Amino acid sequence: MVVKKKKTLTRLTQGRPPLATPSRSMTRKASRTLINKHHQLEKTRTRAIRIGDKETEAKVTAELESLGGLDHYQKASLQGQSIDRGGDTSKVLMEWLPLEELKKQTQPLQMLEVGALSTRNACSTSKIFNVEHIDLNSQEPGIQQQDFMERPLPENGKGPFDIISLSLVLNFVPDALGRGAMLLRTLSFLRADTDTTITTEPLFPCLFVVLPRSCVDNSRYFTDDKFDELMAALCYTRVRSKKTQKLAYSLWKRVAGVVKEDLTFPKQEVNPGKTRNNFVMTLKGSKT
Ligand SMILES: C[S@@+](CC[C@H](N)C(=O)[O-])C[C@H]1O[C@@H](n2cnc3c(N)ncnc32)[C@H](O)[C@@H]1O
Repeated sequence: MVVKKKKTLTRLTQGRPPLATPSRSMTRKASRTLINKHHQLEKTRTRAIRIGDKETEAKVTAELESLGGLDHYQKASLQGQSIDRGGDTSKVLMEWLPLEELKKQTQPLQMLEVGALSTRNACSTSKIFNVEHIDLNSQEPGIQQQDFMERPLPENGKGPFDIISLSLVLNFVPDALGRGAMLLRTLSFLRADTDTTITTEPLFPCLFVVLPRSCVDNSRYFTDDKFDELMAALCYTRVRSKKTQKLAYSLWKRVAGVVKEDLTFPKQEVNPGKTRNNFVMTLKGSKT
């Protein structure tokens, strides 16, 4: 019998068990392609459901499943968020807030993060906020699996939150009315007192929104002005804004006022052009 000579290990990593080897992450291009494909299929499925086209609905549902469903989509989104790709959008919110003032608060501010993929982003680890994380499909024990649109409304109409985060969530919602309804629904969960003196500059209660920049800069139906108009109708005013190459960040303070019951915000072409997209958010009545 030939006895094999034992190889001398020259590097520390050679002696580590297989689990210590980092798994290859999805490339930037692969994760972007998967995210775009997922959005496109969700839109087709929503349209099929609306018109009662069962055949297309079943076909698209099967295709979404073959892509790995929501879970795989979230893993691709997490790749985009990873620190080495500079993707934690909550860092921008932290830059905007008067942190020194907020640190002096005796109680942490209450935050609801809708569409949370991780409990370790900049806001969650800042100790300034007490964050409740929710998502349609929880990726961690600290994230409650919940559809924001089904979340029970607070009793006596008083929301507990100082701030709600909708980072890259509205563009995930496949139809325009659904996006508008989501924005409208945030009002029910924010604190109703609009004149809080938490910070010298009144910022709370507020809503943090992140959208792909193309939603406001390259849509036939939606622009920053349209966004301001829609939010004003919902008693929100823009207090911060920032754009990067890919993303549009905004912070909206809830202001005093009553949202009209018959409020509508229709789809209107404002930027015709063949190369533009169809992103829009609309409203039809103000019942949540
Ligand atoms: C593109 S990921 C964004 C994740 C993260 N917020 C970020 O900024 O990278 C969108 C997430 O929103 C979640 N989502 C969409 N609609 C939702 C709803 N109605 N309720 C809760 N989560 C929702 C999806 O499940 C998905 O995980």
